[in-house]
Amino acid sequence: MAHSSRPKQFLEIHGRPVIVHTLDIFEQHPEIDAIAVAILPQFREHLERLVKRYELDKVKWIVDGGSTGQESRHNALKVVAEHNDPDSIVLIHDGVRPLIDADLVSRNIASAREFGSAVTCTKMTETVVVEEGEGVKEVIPRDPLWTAQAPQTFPLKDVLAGYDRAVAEGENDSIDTCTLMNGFGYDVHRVEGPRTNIKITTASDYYVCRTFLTLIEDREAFGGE
Ligand SMILES: C[C@](O)(CO)[C@H](O)COP(=O)(O)O
Repeated sequence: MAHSSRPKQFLEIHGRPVIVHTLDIFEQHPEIDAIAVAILPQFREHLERLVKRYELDKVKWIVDGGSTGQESRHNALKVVAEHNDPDSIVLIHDGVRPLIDADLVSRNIASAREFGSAVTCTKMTETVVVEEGEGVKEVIPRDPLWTAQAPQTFPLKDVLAGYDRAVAEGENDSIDTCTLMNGFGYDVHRVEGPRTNIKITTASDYYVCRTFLTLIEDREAFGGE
């Protein structure tokens, strides 16, 4: 795992790749009509096989990822915009966050309808420090701090305009949609997400995700008890 050459979204948990766990939450959600996935071209065929095998019928578009996350999201948004009403609500998620749940999807959509946006956040529970060499230059007051995760949700026309504007202004590597839209002064509304909505970045994230998925699947097997 520590030196895995497989992209993390294809690691398996309970016999299913992480990305399938993630996509299945959207597939099963009654308010989701269609899904676009951005993926590096060398993994396209593999993903196509998974989509077929796991009957992820809402996956309508598989688009080429770009050289940055911003480019990948932009490529997907452009394809989505070719086929959907500009007022549609778009949730932008990470393939490596398989512990998303239906409630979080619903609350993102409701917030985007009511406030024009939704960024999933959790309250910071650790002290954040700014480095200086091997020391600490500054301690950031923790009280107003949150971390932003995904989904990050906007009306299609607004978020596409934001990504187009970023490119026009020479920005190609904005870390996420929250950063990009906030940078343009767009009002970004927080939706508090569960702490379990982990992004699989490190080996320990993978083990924690696997443990949570075991708990969830065991509970489902016992009818939710
Ligand atoms: C959106 C995000 O999950 C916020 O933490 C993150 O920016 C995803 O992008 P990354 O490439 O994994 O940093």
